Amino acid sequence: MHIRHATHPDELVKMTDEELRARFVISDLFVPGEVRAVYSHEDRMVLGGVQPRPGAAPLVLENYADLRAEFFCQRRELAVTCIGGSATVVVDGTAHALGAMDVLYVGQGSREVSFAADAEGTRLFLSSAISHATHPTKLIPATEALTTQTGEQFHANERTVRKHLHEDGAPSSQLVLGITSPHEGNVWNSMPPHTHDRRTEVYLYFGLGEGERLFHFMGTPGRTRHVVLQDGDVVISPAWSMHFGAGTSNYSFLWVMAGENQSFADMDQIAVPQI
Ligand SMILES: O=C(O)C(=O)C[C@H](O)C(=O)CO
Repeated sequence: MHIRHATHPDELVKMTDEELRARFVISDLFVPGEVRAVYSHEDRMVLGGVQPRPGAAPLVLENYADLRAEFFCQRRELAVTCIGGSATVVVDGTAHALGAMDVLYVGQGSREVSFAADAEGTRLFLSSAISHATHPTKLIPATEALTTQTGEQFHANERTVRKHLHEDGAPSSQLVLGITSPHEGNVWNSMPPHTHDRRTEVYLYFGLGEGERLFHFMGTPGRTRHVVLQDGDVVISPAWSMHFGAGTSNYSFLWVMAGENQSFADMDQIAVPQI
């Protein structure tokens, strides 16, 4: 498992583009027949990609040596999100069927987790945070996500926000997770930009066509940097960093947070002229 260290805001402006990507961007998470994972010291989140092959033996979630645990979820909770295709995820002998945009919350203490593809093009995203309490393993289908519309066409940021794991939904220790989809012809996400100093946030961009790119901005007001991302890329936003982006075509993104609280509304917005 690769390790990503935490970053002070002053470091951001001094980084080369390569250093910026090495610190914050995770590419190549989705490889056919593999489970790949990265450990971030930002709120100790583990982020992973699983691309099982239909008809092949299920892929098993490893107990990574870096965790120094008896099994992956010994001190962790896990969210498995299907971002394409369909899958069967087995947790301690119980099978859960996931379709596109469904999320399976796996509670701390779960010992065995495996992933099988039920269709071509199945991709599962893993996000995990430290948990000191056991909450029930639960499937949250896309149809049961708390869904709201936000933004406006005039600002090219009209979008649907689906919240799967949130303060008023199925309990989790830290994880807050959802999927946002800008409407066709709208490009900007997460406008107006914001920070939430109590939580790290990770975005996984998907549904971007080949040859399209996503310009993701980060940093503090007046000191921004950007990274150019493609389909399947993940970007880590430390608690101090703004996080917003624009695509060259339609896309969706999964957002997942962990940290001090689970209050989605606990954010400090930054007016566009202050960026
Ligand atoms: O487009 C949006 O707005 C979002 O989806 C915002 C994310 O949920 C987020 O960044 C929450 O902090």
